Amino acid sequence: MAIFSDLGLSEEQLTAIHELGYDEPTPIQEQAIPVVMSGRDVIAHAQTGTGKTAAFALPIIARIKPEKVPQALILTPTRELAMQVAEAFFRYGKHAEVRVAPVYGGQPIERQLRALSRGVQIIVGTPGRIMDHMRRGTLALDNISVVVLDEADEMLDMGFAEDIEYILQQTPAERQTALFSATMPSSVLDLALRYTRDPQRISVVSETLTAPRTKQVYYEVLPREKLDALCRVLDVETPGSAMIFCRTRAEADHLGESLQGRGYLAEVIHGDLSQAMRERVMKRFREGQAELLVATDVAARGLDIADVTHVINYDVPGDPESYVHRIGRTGRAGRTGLAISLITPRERRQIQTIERTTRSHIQRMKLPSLADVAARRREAFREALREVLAAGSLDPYVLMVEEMAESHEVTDLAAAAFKLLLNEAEQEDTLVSVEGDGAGTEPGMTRLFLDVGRLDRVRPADIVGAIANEIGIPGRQIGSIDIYDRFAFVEVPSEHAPRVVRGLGGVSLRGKPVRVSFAKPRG
Ligand SMILES: Nc1ncnc2c1ncn2[C@@H]1O[C@H](COP(=O)(O)OP(=O)(O)OP(=O)(O)O)[C@@H](O)[C@H]1O
Ligand SMILES: [Mg+2]
Repeated sequence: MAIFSDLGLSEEQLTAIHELGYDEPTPIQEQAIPVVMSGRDVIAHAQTGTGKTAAFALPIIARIKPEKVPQALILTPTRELAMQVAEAFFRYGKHAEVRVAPVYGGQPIERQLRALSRGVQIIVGTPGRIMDHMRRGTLALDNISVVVLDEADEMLDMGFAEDIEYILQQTPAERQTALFSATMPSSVLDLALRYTRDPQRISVVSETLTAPRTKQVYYEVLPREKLDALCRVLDVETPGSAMIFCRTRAEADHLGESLQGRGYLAEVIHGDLSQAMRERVMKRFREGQAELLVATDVAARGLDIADVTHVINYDVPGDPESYVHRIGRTGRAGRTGLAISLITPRERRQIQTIERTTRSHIQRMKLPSLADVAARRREAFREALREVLAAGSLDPYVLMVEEMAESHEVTDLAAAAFKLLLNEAEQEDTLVSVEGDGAGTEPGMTRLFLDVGRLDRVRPADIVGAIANEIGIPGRQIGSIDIYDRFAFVEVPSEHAPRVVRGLGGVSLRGKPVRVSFAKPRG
């Protein structure tokens, strides 16, 4: 087992590490710290959440010379990550007294100018703002001895490649270059080799590209059912802190509003927001004032937020790398996590591609029914009740109970109080999810699977009636109907199946509106 004191770090640094509660170096730290310390170029690759920041920050701090000139330059793809990495340098360099300045867009340039003019040794920033300062002559890179590209594959990809090239050209040719990421697709590796000299390749090999203690699941839903499906999953999972990723800024805004409208503590972050807003949102989420962070991929890379228990892909990411980084926001530093993807039936192929590339298994799950949601709420209610009982101070209420117990049974009283508090009225509507499985059906018929929720009162005749009268499929064309508990199987002519599926959303069963949760009719 490796220990930090074997890695050539200073006493001050070992103290800082100890204070942070790090017992031993992670594998990437063990391998990369000596190499970065030696001054050799590095291309390093290790899973999300395994401490890559310290793997480059500690040896860089150890090598900083006393002169107050920029000696190390760390480039990150987003402002939030620049801030976070700058803070990490502060923490790891706490007792070494190195001077670090974050330099990123959106922040008043004057503040950064003041920081730079006071003399800094380590600059952490986004390429755009770094270039601004270079052009203004407020940031000279001629004493830079090491450049780190955090999230290197992203930085060398289309969006940033030109800027990186420009910045690197302004640094001394004999500088050290270190590239770190959890992903390094071969297309980018070629480019990486162009910017490094005889680099040491470090790859902490593991079975999967994704964090090992993050369980991965997916639900198949229709696009228009996504919001309901998401809410149902959230209600069953009750995450304390979750990140929900969307493809576009507009989608993130829209979803954020919908979730807020339904009473969730949700915040939104994406690149269209003002910098002040971005910082406020991140602060609220980091401090736990917001439970859900709805985000675009701007928040997918590098962010280290303690206790994110769930990552939800509201849209399947375009490429496997993006998936790896998104779900890497949970299950960090040895913790467990759950990654949930909502996919439409046409996106099944994308899930398979992701599974193949990341060498991990993504398990298909059945969407929780309203009954599951209700059961979860009741469980949470019981827990809360036990806490109240344990906390005591119930005297005024005991008096109330005693008074009412003169005319009612105590059990009835408690039951009535539960009913009032659980307020389950809205849970009473019927959920119908539809799935054509085709198995065991007559030729030309599609079997639909309905989850009629808690409505054990529903009879075959109700279903025939609804389909015949409200959707207009003649009753005689409807095949067999079987009801088991809260599930029903209904056979309809395949040609009408899509219409029935669509139509079920508008019908009522026993006077209760039906909500269709997902549909997959065959044929
Ligand atoms: N040796 C260590 N022991 C315990 N915890 C550590 C150690 N090194 C780092 N950590 C913690 O692990 C967490 C993840 O670290 P970091 O953000 O550097 O991961 P990363 O590998 O850069 O992940 P990503 O690929 O997502 O950017 C941080 O909260 C950090 O404080
Ligand atoms: Mg990182």
